[in-house]
Amino acid sequence: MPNTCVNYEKKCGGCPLLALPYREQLAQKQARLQELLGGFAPVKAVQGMAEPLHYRNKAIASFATQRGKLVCGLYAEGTHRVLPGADCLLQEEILNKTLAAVLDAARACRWTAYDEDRGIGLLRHTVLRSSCSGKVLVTLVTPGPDLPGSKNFCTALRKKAPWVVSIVQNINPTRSSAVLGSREKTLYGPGFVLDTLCGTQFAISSRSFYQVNRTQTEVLYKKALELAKLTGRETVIDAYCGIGTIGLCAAPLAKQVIGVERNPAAVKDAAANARRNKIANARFICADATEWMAAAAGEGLHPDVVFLDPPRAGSTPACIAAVNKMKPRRVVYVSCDPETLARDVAAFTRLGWRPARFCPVDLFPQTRHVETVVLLSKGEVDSKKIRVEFSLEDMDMSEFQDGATYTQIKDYVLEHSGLKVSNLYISQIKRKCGIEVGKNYNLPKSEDSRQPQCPPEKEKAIREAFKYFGMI
Ligand SMILES: C[S@@+](CC[C@H](N)C(=O)[O-])C[C@H]1O[C@@H](n2cnc3c(N)ncnc32)[C@H](O)[C@@H]1O
Repeated sequence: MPNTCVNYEKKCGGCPLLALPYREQLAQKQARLQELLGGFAPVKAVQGMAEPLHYRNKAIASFATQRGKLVCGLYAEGTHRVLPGADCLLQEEILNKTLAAVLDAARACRWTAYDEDRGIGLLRHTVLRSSCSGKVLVTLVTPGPDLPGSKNFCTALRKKAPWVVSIVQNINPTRSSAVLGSREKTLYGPGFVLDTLCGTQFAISSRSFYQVNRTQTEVLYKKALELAKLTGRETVIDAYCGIGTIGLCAAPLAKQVIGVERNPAAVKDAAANARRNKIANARFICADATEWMAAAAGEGLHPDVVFLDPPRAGSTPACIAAVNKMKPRRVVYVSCDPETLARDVAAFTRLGWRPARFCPVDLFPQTRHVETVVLLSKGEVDSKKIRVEFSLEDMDMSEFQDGATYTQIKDYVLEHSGLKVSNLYISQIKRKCGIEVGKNYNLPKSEDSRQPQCPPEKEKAIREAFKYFGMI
């Protein structure tokens, strides 16, 4: 099917690859990923979409007056010139229909477009978000709080588009190119739309980050969760968590989840989403990810898994250093920019982390963007490169079974009781509990040599750690 789009011909700039067959788009993305990331680890084939059009669940359109009439549409690339129309090939059809209905209802109210140069007029932009069940949230952006006739607008819009479940007025008086301001008034409905991802329900409000391609986001999150290998015992950090999507999908598989996000509206949504899904083991913190991670690492927090899903600019060296200090078993990095991913993976490798294969998912067909998820861990070395001679009798093989490593047990004991325990004490208590330990591991080398014995308070703390890790 040939891709035709008025906005494409008039150059809105939103779909620069539209003229290229989808197969070639994927090949182009693959080659770029290979070039940027292939030096670190293998890059899997980009997972594409079966139907790579009309996938966007978010639309942003701007208002203008052209030939004396109110119009609405996308900006021509790099300009503030509105291309009137509601037939974008990337947006879901329901959003295109809703845009046409918003324009009709606004015209019926005799509303005018805001004129940036003269600072007069009512409407700046409209932002639409759709859910998997075809419901839509409409946000009208105005320069000031006045919106005379807003009730009539809601009635007219709902009549033309009954799938609109909420209408919000966002007030943006600034002269910046940011679409949304910080103040909002709900004109109709709850002020959000409900969507479902990986079986978890999310309320999406106008200002929260939410992935624009639902189908592929599920593919991406399933991969991220698979790489995290959660067993129900882990403490998980979801850094740059948005409205908590990754963390809340992970929560049923983990002991506890801590989400960190700097957008207060998103944090509020994340907490509400946890309540909505009856998830009690997740909490969300409004903070800069780097600052919070550095402080938490300084306080001795040792999560088992860290999800990092930063914006395009990637993470920061200080955040990566904090993750390293936290010593998680796994870091699952989700990236929407291969260049900053390559930079951050290089920073991780300098600290001794190794990426497993990169798994790209095409969340943005018809554009040059691509999402990638990668697992980073320490100590998993290529077995072909090292030859080691050892006796199994001198090793504690339970390290390789389900349970926890000596380091994890030590960290747990220190965090929960403030006591420092040695490998020797841990192995002594393991033996007492009947947990298999290498036959000679940490035993005295001769019969008359004396070994210190684990004191009772340390034994108690170690036993608690065993319980926590499900070893007894
Ligand atoms: C790519 S989004 C990921 C959101 C979420 N994980 C998801 O999949 O929907 C990046 C998020 O990081 C947030 N963010 C950007 N810079 C941040 C910072 N310095 N500290 C904390 N959060 C930040 C943004 O507000 C946004 O919600």
